[in-house]
Amino acid sequence: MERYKILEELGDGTCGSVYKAINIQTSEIVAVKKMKRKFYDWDECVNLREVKSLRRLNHPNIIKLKEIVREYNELFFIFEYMEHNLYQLMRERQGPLSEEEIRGMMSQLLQGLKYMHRNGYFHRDLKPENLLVTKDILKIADFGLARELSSSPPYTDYVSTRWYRAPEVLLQSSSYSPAIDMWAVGAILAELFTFCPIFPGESEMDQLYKICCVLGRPDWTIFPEARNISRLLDICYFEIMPANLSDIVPNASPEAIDLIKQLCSWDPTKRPTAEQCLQHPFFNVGFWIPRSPVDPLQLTLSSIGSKPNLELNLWDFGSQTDDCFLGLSLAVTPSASNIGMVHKNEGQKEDMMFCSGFQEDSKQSVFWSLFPPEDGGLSAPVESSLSLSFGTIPNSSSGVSQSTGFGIASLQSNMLDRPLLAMSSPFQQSHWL
Ligand SMILES: Nc1ncnc2c1ncn2[C@@H]1O[C@H](COP(=O)(O)OP(=O)(O)OP(=O)(O)O)[C@@H](O)[C@H]1O
Repeated sequence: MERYKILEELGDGTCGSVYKAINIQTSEIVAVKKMKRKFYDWDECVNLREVKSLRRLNHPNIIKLKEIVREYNELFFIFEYMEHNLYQLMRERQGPLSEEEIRGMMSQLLQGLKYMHRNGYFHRDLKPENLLVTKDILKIADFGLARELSSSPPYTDYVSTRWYRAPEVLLQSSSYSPAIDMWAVGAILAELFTFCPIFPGESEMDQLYKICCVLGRPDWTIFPEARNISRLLDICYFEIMPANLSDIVPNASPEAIDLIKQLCSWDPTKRPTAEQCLQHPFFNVGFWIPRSPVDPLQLTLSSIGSKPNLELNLWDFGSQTDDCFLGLSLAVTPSASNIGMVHKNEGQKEDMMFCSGFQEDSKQSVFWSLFPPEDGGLSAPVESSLSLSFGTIPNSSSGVSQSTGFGIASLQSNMLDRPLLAMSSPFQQSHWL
């Protein structure tokens, strides 16, 4: 790691701290993610979800993992550097984004997702903080929760940010699909117009309530395998007057409203795929004049809300090493990434080498270059390091659970002044936390 000079901290997430750094040899600016847990051998490193998925995904709208370094049992991911995340961008903007700008970002997000889903992965934690932006380029980041589609359900080890969590996940459906990413895309699309999260739930139960307030009562039969269907049955629907989406997102065109409606469908099978979204009329409309432009001042003043808590339930833990780590790190090191913020390709050959001799030597510096030197990777040999390189990957296309388990909630105490939609929930938070 002596080849990199740390310049500043960019974020402190659940799994690692991210720093802006410069490669002293090439002067390239990179983002270094230092993992919080120790790694005592390479097997552990290469089995990480983030490594497994990012190694196989090479797309202009997916963040590039350039290199992996293990030094003194610490693991560093070297990523291409991006200037902002989408949350910061919304926070720092003086006025609303134009529909043209939103279209540009959404189209890139959908192209990245289309490629990811086609290649057999789903992200599972899409949120504005995980979408990185430099100028008008958007890339999907943070593959710590990514899953292979071929992996078999039940997917019970899921910890994601509540506001963007699909109903089938809130209801603990034993199996779910890439449609959970499409739900998050719908929620992010709405937020890009208003700079307010559309479903700002304060607990899992409140999250379902807030969804009902916008979408109305669901058809229970959509979730035959849901373990927590009682959460829906407990809601007093006569108190709910489903909202008109164009009142909630007043500055969106009818095409945008229609796309949000389709993406945020209760029924996962009714949500369009990323590929289908890109064919939606929203991406074919020209200039749109908002019906009632959003007043940025009003947005900023509307309210101060807390960031969604990462909730951790016993059922969130899986049997894999990294799952257990994720849980433990959440418990002892709550994410503080936003403190201070206001608001296979099949059959592909991989030339991976495992060097057992190095596994026990915690002092060795081992790096693993994922891209050839001409692609910004390493160009010079590094002393006392072992380089593990892969062949280039061609771009193939451009509350508590209802169980008796413990619920650890409110791990994040950081406050954002991210404006919230004013919807009151009849549920006492304390009842559910
Ligand atoms: N390549 C990058 N370029 C610039 N900033 C980045 C990059 N990668 C991550 N960041 C910043 O660091 C933050 C945390 O990164 P990341 O989400 O990968 O960490 P994490 O530990 O998995 O976080 P989380 O708690 O969200 O799961 C991001 O929200 C972003 O602001």
